Amino acid sequence: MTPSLLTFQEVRFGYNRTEAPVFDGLDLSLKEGRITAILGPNGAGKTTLLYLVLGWLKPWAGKICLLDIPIENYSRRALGQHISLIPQSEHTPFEYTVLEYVLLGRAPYLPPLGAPSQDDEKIAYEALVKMGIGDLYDHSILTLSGGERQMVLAARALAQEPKLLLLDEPTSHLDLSNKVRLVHILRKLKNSGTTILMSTHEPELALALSDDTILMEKGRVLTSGRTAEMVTEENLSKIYHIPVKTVFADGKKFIAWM
Ligand SMILES: Nc1ncnc2c1ncn2[C@@H]1O[C@H](COP(=O)(O)OP(=O)(O)OP(=O)(O)O)[C@@H](O)[C@H]1O
Repeated sequence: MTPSLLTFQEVRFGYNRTEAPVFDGLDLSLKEGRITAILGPNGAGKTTLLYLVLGWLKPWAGKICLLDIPIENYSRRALGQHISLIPQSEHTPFEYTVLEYVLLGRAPYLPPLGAPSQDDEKIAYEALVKMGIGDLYDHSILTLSGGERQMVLAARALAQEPKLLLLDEPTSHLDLSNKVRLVHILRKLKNSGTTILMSTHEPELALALSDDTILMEKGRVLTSGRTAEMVTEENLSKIYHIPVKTVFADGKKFIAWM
């Protein structure tokens, strides 16, 4: 049996103690070396879940373990060597060059107050090339388009060389060719052993990429399992409260919603 890389046990979390929690006893288990998609409507708790994994938010109760060790037992640096995030977007107050920004992904590997080595620079530059934006390396991060910025955020996460890669709506700013590029890169990463957890509003992306899918609504897991069995007309219609159809072409399943 594939071991679990990440587990949530009875996790309770909310932003405000005077209001109902977002999660009230959430259980999850993420298999090592697989790609898992989280699908769910706006406000379902997808981003909150990712922030809990990163240790940016602390559960009120319950346990989140990485490799069977509670994540609060990891130092920031150790957690940074295990987990990285491609966020939807990020506020960047300083005028970093693209390469400097991607080099931030190497921070968990640097000695205290140490500068990046030539190897770190090579890894960062290669991550940019992998994302197809090597030519932007000396541009200011502040001058990039939304999609270019999202590719830089992806490059930074790749430079971090994580065991677990988290993605929060990774394709929200990407054109079709960059979407396909990202899908290819994620498949390669999976084949080299990286475990991937991504939140997405695109059931098509889950179908194209993920082995497993978790369907969430209002902080609860409605159902989870193999993507082909989860991304169905019935389940999608249930979570999005609209009629959704699936159609088959070239032996593949596609989503139709009008
Ligand atoms: N900083 C915050 N303070 C208070 N409540 C918050 C905060 N962030 C999120 N929430 C609430 O927590 C719930 C889950 O939000 P979350 O952002 O995790 O959902 P999501 O599934 O990622 O949504 P979306 O698809 O719209 O990005 C929502 O009800 C939201 O209003």
